[in-house]
Amino acid sequence: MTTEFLVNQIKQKKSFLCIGLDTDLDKIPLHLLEEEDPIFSFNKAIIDATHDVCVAYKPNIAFYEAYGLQGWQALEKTMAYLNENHPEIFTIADAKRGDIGNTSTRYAKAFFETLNFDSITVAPYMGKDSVEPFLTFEDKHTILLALTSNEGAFDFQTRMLEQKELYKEVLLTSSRYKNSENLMYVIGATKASYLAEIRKIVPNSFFLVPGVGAQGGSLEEVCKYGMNDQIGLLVNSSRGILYASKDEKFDQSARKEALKLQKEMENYLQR
Ligand SMILES: O=c1ccn([C@@H]2O[C@H](COP(=O)(O)O)[C@@H](O)[C@H]2O)c(=O)[nH]1
Repeated sequence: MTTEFLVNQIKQKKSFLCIGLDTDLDKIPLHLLEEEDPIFSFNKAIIDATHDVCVAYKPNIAFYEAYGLQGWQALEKTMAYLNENHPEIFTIADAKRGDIGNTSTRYAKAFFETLNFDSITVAPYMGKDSVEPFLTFEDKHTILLALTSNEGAFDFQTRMLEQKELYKEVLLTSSRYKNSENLMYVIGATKASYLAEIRKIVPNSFFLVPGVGAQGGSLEEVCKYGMNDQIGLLVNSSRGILYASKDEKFDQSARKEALKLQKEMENYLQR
């Protein structure tokens, strides 16, 4: 998917909401456990109830790998369902991959070609030759971890490296990579106050912003400091939407939470 198409979707739907499909068998409604494929049944119900209020879905791959073959098959079915029924929705494999170039190419093929995701999250730690193989795929996006939402982000990412924080170096250096127009960045909603500085370094890039909802990040602050003239934001909530209730009407409870965020977003888009 092109960035232009994504921006149009955001404008049409008045939403830059990304719903994280972090499906956990210990948290889904009990009646679904009797189904043949509870993970897919849950995902399908969530997608059916929310696809008109969000522009992206982000399955975190850990939640699928944790269930072995059953989990991987549920991921494949979820992607096939999305690509067939909602090709206009941007899909993100939250996989945090990256390796020597030869191996990164195989990761890229797995997620961009075999599973047909529009994007993948990648760790920058191994540098240019580990990231560039992802960037060669046309209309596919590589979302580099820059300043993450967790407390441990302060262990390394904000450390000074020759008078510059490491996350700033990641932004600057990666923006010079070949095909860097295919780069986006992960910036945690819990670090919203950093966004003004970050925008100075990468004014035109899209940010995937996890951390509203369960992690307590502020959507208002994210929009205040992070929005650009092309919106430039995909704000993710996973648990806050998926597990809004555990009863028979879990999908409608999820919709209600998603709609709340979409309405807030609509408001910020009008400002
Ligand atoms: O910095 C990061 C990078 C990724 N994540 C992932 O996003 C979701 C957040 O889930 P919530 O339930 O809304 O907290 C999850 O998949 C994380 O692994 C992140 O939180 N922060």
